[in-house]
Amino acid sequence: MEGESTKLIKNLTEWRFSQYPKYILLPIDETHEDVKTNIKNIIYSEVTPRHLEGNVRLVCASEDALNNILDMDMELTTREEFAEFISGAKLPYGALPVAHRYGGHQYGLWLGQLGDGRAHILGEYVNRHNERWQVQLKGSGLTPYSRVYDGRVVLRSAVREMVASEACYFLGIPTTRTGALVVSDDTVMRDVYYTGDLRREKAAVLLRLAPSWFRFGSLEILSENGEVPVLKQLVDFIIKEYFPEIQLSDENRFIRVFSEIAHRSLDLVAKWQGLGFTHGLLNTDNMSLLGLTMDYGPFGFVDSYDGGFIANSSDGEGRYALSKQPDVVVWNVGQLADAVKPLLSPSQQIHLSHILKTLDTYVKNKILETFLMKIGLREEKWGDDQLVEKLLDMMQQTGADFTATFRQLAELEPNEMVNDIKLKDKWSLKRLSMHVSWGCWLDQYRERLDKEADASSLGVFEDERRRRMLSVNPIYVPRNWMLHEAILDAECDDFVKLNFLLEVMKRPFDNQPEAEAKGFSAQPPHWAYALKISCST
Ligand SMILES: Nc1ncnc2c1ncn2[C@@H]1O[C@H](COP(=O)(O)OP(=O)(O)OP(=O)(O)O)[C@@H](O)[C@H]1O
Repeated sequence: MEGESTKLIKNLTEWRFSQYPKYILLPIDETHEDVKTNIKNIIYSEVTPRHLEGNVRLVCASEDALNNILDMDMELTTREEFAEFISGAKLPYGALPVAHRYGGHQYGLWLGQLGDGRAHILGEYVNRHNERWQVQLKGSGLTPYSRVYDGRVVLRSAVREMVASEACYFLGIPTTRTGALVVSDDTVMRDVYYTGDLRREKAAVLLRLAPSWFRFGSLEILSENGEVPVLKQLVDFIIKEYFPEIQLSDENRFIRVFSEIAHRSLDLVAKWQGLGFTHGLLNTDNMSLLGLTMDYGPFGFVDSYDGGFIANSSDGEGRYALSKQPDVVVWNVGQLADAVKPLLSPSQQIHLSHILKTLDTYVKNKILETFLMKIGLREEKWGDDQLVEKLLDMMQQTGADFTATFRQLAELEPNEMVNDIKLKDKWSLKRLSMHVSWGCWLDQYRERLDKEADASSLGVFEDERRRRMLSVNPIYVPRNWMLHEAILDAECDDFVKLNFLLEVMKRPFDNQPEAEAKGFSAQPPHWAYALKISCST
């Protein structure tokens, strides 16, 4: 352990991008600052971050991300200089800041060129585990892709992204990471709920980390504009750098990489469904080519289960509602397929359409697998889909809490699995048990578990089942009310609640007395149910 810590960076002059960023191999536009509305044949634009001016200070940092990804000793975060690096006022040695040009389908419509309008990739850091991470600032000022916007992120939304991305990581959801967050006294105007009610808010910057920030939209823009040679160059680059198991000499490599990205994206959405995570803005520019959760705008972890839960108040039609996410991801994957089509021969295009036809079934099975694990079943048997469906129906009809129901089910002792048990502190199951079909469902569930157990080792099976269920059903998720409270305080420069929330979310599956004392696993306060999720970022 001591050996590990001695390898950590103790001085920011040691924070170096040790090799020239590999993205230099792709077409880069070097004309810097001008707004670029519709340019062609480039992937990145060189542009320097425009740092925040007034009283920049650290809000919070992720020890795990800084230690394990950036090799940084946490002591560094106590230095004034640290905030200067995070705000973009100082750049690490070897940085080559760029903004990425991408496009995207938003709400089902092709929007054309978008691009990093408020983010700068600084470079690539190779850490002591020999992993390569792209280091990015978000909220670091105007870029050629800012369009009519201001290049900034407000503290409110930066807090949401920081907590959610770190929480998702510890919940086992593939995700981009956030290393640190700084705020300043600089302000920008925002329409928080898109109601026309403008508010002045503090500007912040996030230090974000991902092996790559490429999105579906990175390929779509090239394909839509007919920039096929650059498209081919980029897809080959992505294969070489991020999918080394696929050979560049393989003539089917484009199909293979598409299939891999498609399946990773569907595996990701299955994880979201299993944790009640609603992304809120599943546009193709927010779909990572590596299958990571990216862009935590108006996300939400559902409280009372409702498949129609919408985490985005500007999504009037519920396009991105919780239960619609799998279909939306399949639709987005369809857009990715269209983007790679110009690289395929006619017979490969037929192969592509065959793959597309399998995706609905694939994701349905993945989601079922996820929920079977949540109720402690290892292999699907006939009728299991109905067992899960019935449970979700009862949850929806009773308004039982998503996270707490599964956790409390995991905590049930075998002898408690009878209809008339006193559910005592299992508040969510208590609510569920008011459903007229609860007793019947519990009997079926008990029978199903008995079938799985080898009669001679029932005790061992039960212990193992509970252990498995406890490891996939968290006690804590960052609920909207917790974020709301942390944000209110953070806006007044009090970061205690925020840091506490980050700390709790490092161990979401473990009971933590301090979190219990704050009601983190109790029924959310009444006001939480009426709370809207803030939108504009
Ligand atoms: N305040 C802003 N200034 C400049 N560009 C912006 C601003 N807000 C959004 N954009 C741009 O609008 C597009 C859509 O915004 P969206 O909120 O999906 O992304 P984001 O949160 O800025 O970025 P990311 O997806 O990298 O997290 C992006 O291209 C984004 O850069």
